[in-house]
Amino acid sequence: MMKVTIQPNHLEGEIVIPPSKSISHRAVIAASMASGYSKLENIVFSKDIIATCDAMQDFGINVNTYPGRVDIISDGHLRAPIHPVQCNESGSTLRFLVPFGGLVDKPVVFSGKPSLMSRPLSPYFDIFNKQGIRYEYRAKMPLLVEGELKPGIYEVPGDVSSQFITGLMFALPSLKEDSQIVVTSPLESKQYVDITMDVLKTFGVEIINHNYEHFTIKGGQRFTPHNFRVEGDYSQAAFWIVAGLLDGDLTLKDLSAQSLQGDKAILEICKSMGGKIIEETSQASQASQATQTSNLHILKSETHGTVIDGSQCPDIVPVLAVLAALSEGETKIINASRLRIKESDRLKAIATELSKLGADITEADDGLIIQGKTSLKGGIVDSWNDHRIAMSLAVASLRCEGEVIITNSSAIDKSYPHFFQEFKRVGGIISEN
Ligand SMILES: O=C(O)C1=C[C@@H](OP(=O)(O)O)[C@@H](O)[C@H](O)C1
Ligand SMILES: C=C(OP(=O)(O)O)C(=O)O
Repeated sequence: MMKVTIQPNHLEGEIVIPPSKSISHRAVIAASMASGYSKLENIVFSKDIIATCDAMQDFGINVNTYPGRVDIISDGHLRAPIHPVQCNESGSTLRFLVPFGGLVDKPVVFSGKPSLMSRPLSPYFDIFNKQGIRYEYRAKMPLLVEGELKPGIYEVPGDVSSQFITGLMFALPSLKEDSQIVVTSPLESKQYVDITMDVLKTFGVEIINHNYEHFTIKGGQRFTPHNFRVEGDYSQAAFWIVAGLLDGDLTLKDLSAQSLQGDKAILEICKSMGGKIIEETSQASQASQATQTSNLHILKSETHGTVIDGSQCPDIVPVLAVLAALSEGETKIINASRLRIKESDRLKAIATELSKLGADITEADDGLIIQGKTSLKGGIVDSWNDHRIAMSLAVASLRCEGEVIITNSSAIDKSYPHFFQEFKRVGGIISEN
């Protein structure tokens, strides 16, 4: 596992934001379900996206990868994989594909790194128990699913992960009769469900949303192939936005101004903290649809503390904690308990590592309390093998007095393999060893 050493410095220049990982997973899966040829453009082959491409290949779909592009040729039918579907560390891959185990005629085994196979799956097990679907599972071990998914009412809690709802939304439209997903507690990460429905619509599948309390899914729907360009990722843009506010002058390109991504909230949160973000919107024709793209100019700013609700945008919380640690006054991050069930316990990880750098940050049950400082000391920190912790710590280094060494920094490969290259290109002083 690699480590990086970063010397504090000012960042300046242009960054083309990588494509949304969430939308890329969905586009690969939807195109795989469609009979015909789909061309997906603007794809970065992070480990998570590779896991989804390989998994669909295991389900018998012809997934051809080229630099920056995926071509999918499918007859719209899944076949039972002959060996375990390797989901690596990708929660999305595992949770989006488990219901497909109930669409094929043989048992399917899903495997992954122990850290993935210990993330919650119980909402699926409750469904399998009701539907008489056999499963075998022990924490950290592969999961076996055998049985037929039947149309009906699917009850799912709203506060474990929205990824269960997305997974069901991919599988249920192919069943013969109609189904309903009933959300049994207020839904968190709502906008991830919006982007699922949006991608499904693009690929010809309609789902009706009744106020995020239940969803109606007509059976017998067919996915239609589509050529699709993936828009920029606001969860990844968040690192550069905070970097720019701490010590930069950055221009970020390829973000959609009308994006449905929940992590677009980064803009309003940072502006409410006093961040100088200038949005320049222009019309662009992307593949078949005309969209508005934003260029964002991010300028070094004096920011102040606030209250941040993490329930709808969990992935940007770690980097917002970095901004808060370097903003005047107190910040409270609330409703963020699900950060504890991601690649690491992200509340504990970011609190522990930022404290090592000299931040004043304490963990609460469902959030963080942070007293801001003007600078941090620097030191040796660890990524907890979590990409968002590694990138957040790299951003924190910009306002440290001494160097920052991040161990297990190759965790970034999960979502943003060229993050450190980009960091260096805009002026970061990094050595890798
Ligand atoms: O559907 C998605 O693409 C995702 C949903 C979110 O998970 P939860 O719904 O578990 O919060 C998010 O944290 C994850 O990185 C990606
Ligand atoms: C939690 C994440 O992804 P996943 O759930 O797909 O592993 C993430 O990218 O931060």
